[in-house]
Amino acid sequence: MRDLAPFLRLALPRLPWFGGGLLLAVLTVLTSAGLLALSGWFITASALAGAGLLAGLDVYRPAGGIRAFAITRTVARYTERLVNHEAVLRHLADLRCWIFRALAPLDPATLARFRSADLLQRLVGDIDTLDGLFLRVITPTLTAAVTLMTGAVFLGWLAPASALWIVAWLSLAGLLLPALALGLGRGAGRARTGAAAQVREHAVEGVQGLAELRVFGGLERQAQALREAEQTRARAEFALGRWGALGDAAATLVGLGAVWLALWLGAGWLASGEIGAPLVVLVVLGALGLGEAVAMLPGAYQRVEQMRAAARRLLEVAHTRPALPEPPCPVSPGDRGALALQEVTLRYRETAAPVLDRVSLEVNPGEIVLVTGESGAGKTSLASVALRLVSPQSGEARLGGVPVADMRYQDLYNHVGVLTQETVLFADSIAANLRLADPKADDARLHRALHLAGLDDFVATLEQGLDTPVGEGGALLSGGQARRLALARLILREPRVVILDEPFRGLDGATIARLRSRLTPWLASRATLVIAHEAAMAPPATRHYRLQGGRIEAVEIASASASAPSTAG
Ligand SMILES: Nc1ncnc2c1ncn2[C@@H]1O[C@H](COP(=O)(O)OP(=O)(O)OP(=O)(O)O)[C@@H](O)[C@H]1O
Repeated sequence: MRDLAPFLRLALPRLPWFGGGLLLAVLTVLTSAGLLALSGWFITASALAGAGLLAGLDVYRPAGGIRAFAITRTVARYTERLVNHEAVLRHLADLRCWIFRALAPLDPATLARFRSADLLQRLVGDIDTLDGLFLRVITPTLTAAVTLMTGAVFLGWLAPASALWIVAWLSLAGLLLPALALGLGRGAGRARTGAAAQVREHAVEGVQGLAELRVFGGLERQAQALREAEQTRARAEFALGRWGALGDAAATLVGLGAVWLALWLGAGWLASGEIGAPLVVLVVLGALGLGEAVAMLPGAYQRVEQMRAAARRLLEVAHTRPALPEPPCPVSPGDRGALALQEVTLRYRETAAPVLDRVSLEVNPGEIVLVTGESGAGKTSLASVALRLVSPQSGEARLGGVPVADMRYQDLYNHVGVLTQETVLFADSIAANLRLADPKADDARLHRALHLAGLDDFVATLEQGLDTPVGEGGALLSGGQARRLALARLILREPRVVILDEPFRGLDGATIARLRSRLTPWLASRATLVIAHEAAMAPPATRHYRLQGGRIEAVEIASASASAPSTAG
């Protein structure tokens, strides 16, 4: 249970809800058993009174008791469902926030260790598996314990000899059945969790890469992998179902065993005249009722191994630490917006040649510094050092004179706006995607940002304007439009320092020319670092460097920036 302990701790804030649910569950089982036992007693006593074998039967109090048990049981059952569902839903929300908080600080390189479909499975499937920990394991176990103890006290008061035997029998079963279920469900539970993760991975990756799989003829192989994972999951599910049925059968036998035991003991008391027939029936039916508490246990423990496997997968994420953790004593960026790299040397592998070799660079407010280079020259790596996404072996990046290594990511990103090569848009409207940068921005500001990003004309043609949905990841936009929407979002944030990685990639000459003329005045008051393959694909630079073989060298500005696209916007 060590794997599950952290999840029990996470449930502590919801203890009042789970506690309430537990009390109601106990009340439900006890009133159920009470209703059964008292009804049996009453029917037997009435029959005996009718036959003249029992004198002076008070019919009002037992009838009232039966009504009270019946009503309480119904109300308790209903409210128990409400309270326990509320508890589980709140706990689920807590778990999702907890795992999300664990993921949020992870840098892209650390996150890349997990496949996205696998992460999705952990966030959704594994957490769903764990939602049953309290409802299906802890609550039934405690309910069984409390119910048996209460039953022992009550039967002990009525018929001390019966209490010992019946409760001992049920308690023994209450210990043995869960142990049996735990053992039998072990292999299948583990396999079920692993196979469920594989099914989701193959399914998600298959859908994401459908076009490529079709073109390269990999569809059948992917479908086969999905089929195999699904079969493994189905086999595990079948095994769990089989063991579950066996556990239920064993629990039913245990309940019947308790009844036979009570009957056998009762026959002895009846023969010796120790207690009368109505009480014997009460004890027998009470034993049957108490058996309900034990009957829940095999099903509960059979899924424990599945929960443990899910817990291990979630803990693996929770224990993952970012390669570059937040600094213990964070410092705010200095007021001056300058971004500087000082003698930065970066190697991704110890033995490999450095991607950046003693690179120094300064970007001051009002400057647009362009860094060009061939594909793989290290341009993005240079931006990654500035953004504290990788840690150089020597040298450092500074923002406003403060090393970025001493800053919290949030502080860094409050000052630096980045347009990365990947365009991240959410399946929401154009306005909602823009307001990520500034939730309070009015429509006029959104339109201004769209204008600067050269997207206003396009939005003007849309029937729904700013409310137009962009689709998942911006799928309803062209690549260039999606990129300019991301640029507009960056503009809306009004950062002091701007890093643009291939800002004009995928745009035609006319659009680039229009963007250059609109963006340049906006960039004039900021410190801007632009990364591009060539100067023509960037705003006009005030300084230009070229990265080659890890070294950076200045390029004559006139010859570089002059190569702007000739088409006017
Ligand atoms: N996380 C990483 N782990 C290992 N090697 C990496 C990593 N990121 C980049 N590299 C390597 O570092 C080198 C520089 O990559 P980088 O992405 O910085 O180049 P780039 O100039 O931006 O290329 P492009 O113009 O194609 O985007 C490449 O050889 C790449 O394989």
